[in-house]
Amino acid sequence: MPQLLRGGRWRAVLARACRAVLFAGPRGASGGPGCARDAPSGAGELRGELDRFGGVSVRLARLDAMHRLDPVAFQRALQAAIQKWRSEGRVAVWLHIPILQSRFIAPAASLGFCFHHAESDSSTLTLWLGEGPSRLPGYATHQVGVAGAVFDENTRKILVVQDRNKLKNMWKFPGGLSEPGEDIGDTAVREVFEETGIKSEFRSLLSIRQQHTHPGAFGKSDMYIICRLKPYSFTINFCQRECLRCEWMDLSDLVKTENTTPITSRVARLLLYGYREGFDKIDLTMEELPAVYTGLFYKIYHKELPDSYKTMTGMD
Ligand SMILES: NC(=O)C1=CN([C@@H]2O[C@H](COP(=O)(O)OP(=O)(O)OC[C@H]3O[C@@H](n4cnc5c(N)ncnc54)[C@H](O)[C@@H]3O)[C@@H](O)[C@H]2O)C=CC1
Ligand SMILES: [Mg+2]
Repeated sequence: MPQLLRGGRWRAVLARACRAVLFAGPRGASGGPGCARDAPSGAGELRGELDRFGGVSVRLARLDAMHRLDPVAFQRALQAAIQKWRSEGRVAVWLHIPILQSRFIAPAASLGFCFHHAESDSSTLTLWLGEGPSRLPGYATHQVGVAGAVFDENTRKILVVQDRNKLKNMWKFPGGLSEPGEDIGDTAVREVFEETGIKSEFRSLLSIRQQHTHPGAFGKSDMYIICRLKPYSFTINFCQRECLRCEWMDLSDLVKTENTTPITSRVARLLLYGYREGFDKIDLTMEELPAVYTGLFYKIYHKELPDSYKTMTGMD
């Protein structure tokens, strides 16, 4: 994140970096990606940084004056700053408040700010200043759960559990919630090991379920992804805290049983089809590719593409 610069120093930096964009008029901040991001903006104590969409970001943790301000003085300063940002044509304000400065949340809310999101140590509030309804993107909309369908092709057995703390005891695949920054396949392998003691490796992605207003996702949407895993250990040592039962079950028995969830039954049938006709019929395999803008890498999942198609240059 850019450092906040004060007084003449930031002017000098900006003049050097992107004079044409910043001083082109009130909406100059939208002139180019990254160009105006370092620019301070705001009145008095509440200096912020411009973003490439023409919004202002104020991080209270970086402002020395904050610990001297009481909520009433903060509200006055924020009101003055909003007036200035409006006159400059700013489209939005992002207010980042450390948890220990939460006394500033109510004054900001009384000026029209709403919660955008909260992390463990801070909250972020927004105020839309542009024309019409807010165009600010919302925060996270889904939680991601991942299960592992661990299938042993030699014995035709599949690993199933019954969860503790459920209203009905039904057979399902072991799995759980993905952690921040965790790859889907890694979640499946980790959760299978934590819940059953079975070691496995990722083979493919089999299905995605999307369900809205999910009670287990605090009313948000839920993505439940099932992966095909190959086991390389076979002795069950299941977690008593999370599971009631765990066993290797004949895949055809899982297909037939009524004591399972509809999604488990459907994926059991998919696995049986893949086992009989070839897993390439059901597998979405994973490959890592470079991201164009960030230089980072990502994982892409799709049906196998022949090498000749991966490298072809034109439509032959
Ligand atoms: N159709 C199916 O076969 C099922 C699919 N799912 C999907 O699996 C994913 C989540 O998997 P889970 O095994 O539930 O996650 P998980 O394996 O990460 O377990 C969640 C843990 O959090 C604990 N927990 C949850 N809420 C709690 C609370 N309010 N207070 C205290 N402890 C709490 C649970 O006891 C459990 O230990 C979701 O995507 C869900 O939709 C879950 C159950 C059945
Ligand atoms: Mg679980």
